[in-house]
Amino acid sequence: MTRTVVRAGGLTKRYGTFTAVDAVDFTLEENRIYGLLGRNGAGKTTVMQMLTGQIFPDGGTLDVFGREPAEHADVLRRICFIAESQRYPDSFKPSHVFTAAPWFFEHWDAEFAERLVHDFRLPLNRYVKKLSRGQLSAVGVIVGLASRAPLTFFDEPYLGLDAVARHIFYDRLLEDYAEHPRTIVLSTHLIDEVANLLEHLLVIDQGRILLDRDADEVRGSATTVAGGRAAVESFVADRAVIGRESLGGLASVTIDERLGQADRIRAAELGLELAPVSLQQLIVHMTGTDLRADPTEQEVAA
Ligand SMILES: Nc1ncnc2c1ncn2[C@@H]1O[C@H](COP(=O)(O)OP(=O)(O)OP(=O)(O)O)[C@@H](O)[C@H]1O
Repeated sequence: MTRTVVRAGGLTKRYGTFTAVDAVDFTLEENRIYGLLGRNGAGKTTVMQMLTGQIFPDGGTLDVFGREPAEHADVLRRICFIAESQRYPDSFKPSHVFTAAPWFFEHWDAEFAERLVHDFRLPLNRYVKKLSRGQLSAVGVIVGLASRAPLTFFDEPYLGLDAVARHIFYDRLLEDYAEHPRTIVLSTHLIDEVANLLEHLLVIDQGRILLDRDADEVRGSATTVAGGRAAVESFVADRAVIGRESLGGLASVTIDERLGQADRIRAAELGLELAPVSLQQLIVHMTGTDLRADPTEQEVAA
């Protein structure tokens, strides 16, 4: 039987008159990998900060391992949170971080950490303030993985990590998760890169949950129909349209539907092209515009 690790009901966070997280309801089950996705400012970090007891909610109920997380050491002991710009004391070197880690994480695997240091080519004895942006991110990624915390959060952990290093992260995460299942929440803008890793998706926009669904159900659930405008419009009539583009007599319309054989035959008869929609494209459609903070980021990274 799957156990619920986190239960949030009407969870709310306000900053003055601004509501950053607006009465959200969701659960996180044990031993699953969640993608917490959404545009800049959607409320992802705020949700994770409440779940990890760093800030107090202003409303709703929150239950993490059976109780409210804030100020409960027995709950916090089981959580690892790797922030986007994780900070360490200036006097620390990575070796100090990894020496201190087992004080906080009872499942810390020093051997695994050592292997990851080697994989990421991380200099152990350089002061953290002298590390490159990517090397600093590698420190956080190593702590997050080797902690083997039952509830691990990675909040955009890859800042500055090159494509090779990011793939090492994804590979090690999957390998280790297979042997040591736990609940992992990954917040990222590089959705297509992690799409195959994610088992469940939570999409948040303007403080509200837009989608809370199994990733397999979502994958391939939308289709783009392209071709002559009149034919496209006739094909998509009465279907749930989530995106529409047109140029002259041509149109490309995205529908929230997995098409069956009869639909495919009809599309072929109308001379239409059908293309599956990637997870990233789907979420871009759902949340309005491109999720990438920097449009050049993926091309540079690729
Ligand atoms: N301490 C604060 N005071 C006021 N507003 C805040 C504070 N912290 C966050 N916010 C606001 O709450 C909203 C949600 O912020 P949050 O950091 O959770 O977004 P996010 O989804 O993690 O974004 P990103 O992808 O850019 O990291 C934003 O509009 C942000 O400006």
